[in-house]
Amino acid sequence: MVLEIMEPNTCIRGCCYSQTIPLHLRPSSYSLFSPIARGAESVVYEAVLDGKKVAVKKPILSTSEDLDKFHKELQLLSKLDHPGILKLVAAHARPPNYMFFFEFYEAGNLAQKLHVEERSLSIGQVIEITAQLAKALLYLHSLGIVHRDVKPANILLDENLHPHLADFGLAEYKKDLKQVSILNWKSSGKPTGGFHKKNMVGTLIYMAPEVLRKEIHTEKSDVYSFGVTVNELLTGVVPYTDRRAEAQAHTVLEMSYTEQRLTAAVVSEGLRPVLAGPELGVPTGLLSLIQRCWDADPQNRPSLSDIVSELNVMLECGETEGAKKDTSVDSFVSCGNVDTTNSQSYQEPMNWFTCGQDFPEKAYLSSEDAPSTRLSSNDSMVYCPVVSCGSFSTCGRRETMEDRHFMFPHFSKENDIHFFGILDGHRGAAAAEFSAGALPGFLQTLLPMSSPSQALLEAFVKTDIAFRNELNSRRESKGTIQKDWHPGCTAITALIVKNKLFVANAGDCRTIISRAGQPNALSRGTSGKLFICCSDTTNNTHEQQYSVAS
Ligand SMILES: Nc1ncnc2c1ncn2[C@@H]1O[C@H](COP(=O)(O)OP(=O)(O)OP(=O)(O)O)[C@@H](O)[C@H]1O
Ligand SMILES: [Mn+2]
Repeated sequence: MVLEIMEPNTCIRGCCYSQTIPLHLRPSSYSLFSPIARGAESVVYEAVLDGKKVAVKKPILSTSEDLDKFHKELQLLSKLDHPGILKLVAAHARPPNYMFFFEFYEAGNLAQKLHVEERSLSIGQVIEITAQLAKALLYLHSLGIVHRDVKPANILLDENLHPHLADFGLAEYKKDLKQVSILNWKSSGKPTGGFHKKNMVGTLIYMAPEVLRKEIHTEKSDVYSFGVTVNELLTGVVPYTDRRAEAQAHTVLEMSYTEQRLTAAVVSEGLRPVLAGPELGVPTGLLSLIQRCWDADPQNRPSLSDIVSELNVMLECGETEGAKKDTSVDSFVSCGNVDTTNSQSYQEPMNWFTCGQDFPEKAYLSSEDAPSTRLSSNDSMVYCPVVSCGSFSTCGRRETMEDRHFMFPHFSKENDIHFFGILDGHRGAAAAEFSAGALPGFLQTLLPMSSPSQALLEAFVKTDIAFRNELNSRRESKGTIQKDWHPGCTAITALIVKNKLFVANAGDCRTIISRAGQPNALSRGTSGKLFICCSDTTNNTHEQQYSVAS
């Protein structure tokens, strides 16, 4: 693509200049389409520039500091030219529009691949990606630039699975870092290195102890984040969500007190993510490299040139056997054609919802044949509420939505039965999605045979067992799931049968009913217990608690 350069090719201020990349564009040369990502500080759009598909990053500019930041990022980006770094093809640096135009990387970012599409990488793929990423970082460091936000979400993949390091929003010249750090502390009272980003959780877990201690970032802090990232690529597990002892890190990571606790543990107790296990077949050299990268003492961490040499040796020794095949376009981008016999390649993304829906049918009757429920039988004197329902969901500060819900007014085609549920996914959406598919089906088959509370109890237990079985059989036979991946969810449901409301929950969630504007807790959050409560229109409530066999 040869883009027309309009002289003088500078930004509005004259501080950014390039000989090869246009810094202002005619409005007719580009069109922006739908947003592909909304960050705290920018929106990224799919777009077309001179007939070619590109990604446009439009920073949210609300203060003059944001504008300064745009110019700084543009100066930096227009100097970078490396195959492992996201390529800037143009910019528009004049009012009213400030935008970066990047080459479009079809396969999205690595965090999406691992945690949204829930695909696993082969060891060969990880080493290949890691080696290219290391070269990109070595290039940056040799220019005196520290990236300061290395993490899977900032690594974009093209259709050949080649990584391109992105997001230079925090990058700085090493020589300026001291000053930047002082200024940031003065202006915000907050340390540098991602703390000021609104979605700081995503970044916090990649931060080196010295950065958490508010010391100055160095190249070795990038090495630390690189180590955490490589381990995540191998395990497929978000750092620290795998530590069971970290009491439900999923939930608590979103609360500031645990950010502090995690910070303290990383800094003073040497807490690190769980290292990829040798059972995954990871070469010991790579495991040792990761551990040296995340050493508490920056001086003990290898430099990027050492890392590149070590990875080159691994590549030459054929540690990536089979990787060439794995990195074909088919095995990754066009999911429909994945060879699922090769457990090491990217797998077809799983549809846990339909998988869950299949279960009750396999185990019981088909839903079509389900007999009508006993409870719907006549009692025309009973008051039956008219139910209206709606839902709203937002994923908050997480990068992806892990929660699911379902709404079945007139459940099973019965006028006076309604069933609703919310599932809060942990370590991915798989369990929540599966349960949203399975739970209503199980309940439908159980309701005609037992009381509503008994049916709810059994539907919960059966869903739990079905998910475990499915996970285990996929682990064992199809090899599509990593051994140390333990997805889960909490669940809360409300079943209305005529004039009675039955609520059930498992895990740390509970139902609250509003009666004449007054909140009344119906169920209690419990762990390892299933809590069922029945409440009728006379204000009577009856509670039952069951231990679940896990
Ligand atoms: N060139 C590109 N091709 C394809 N997708 C892209 C491209 N650039 C960005 N994206 C998508 O947009 C997301 C956000 O981009 P980037 O990290 O640069 O923005 P950001 O505003 O810094 O986001 P955040 O604050 O969430 O880190 C990326 O993770 C990726 O999914
Ligand atoms: Mn980013």
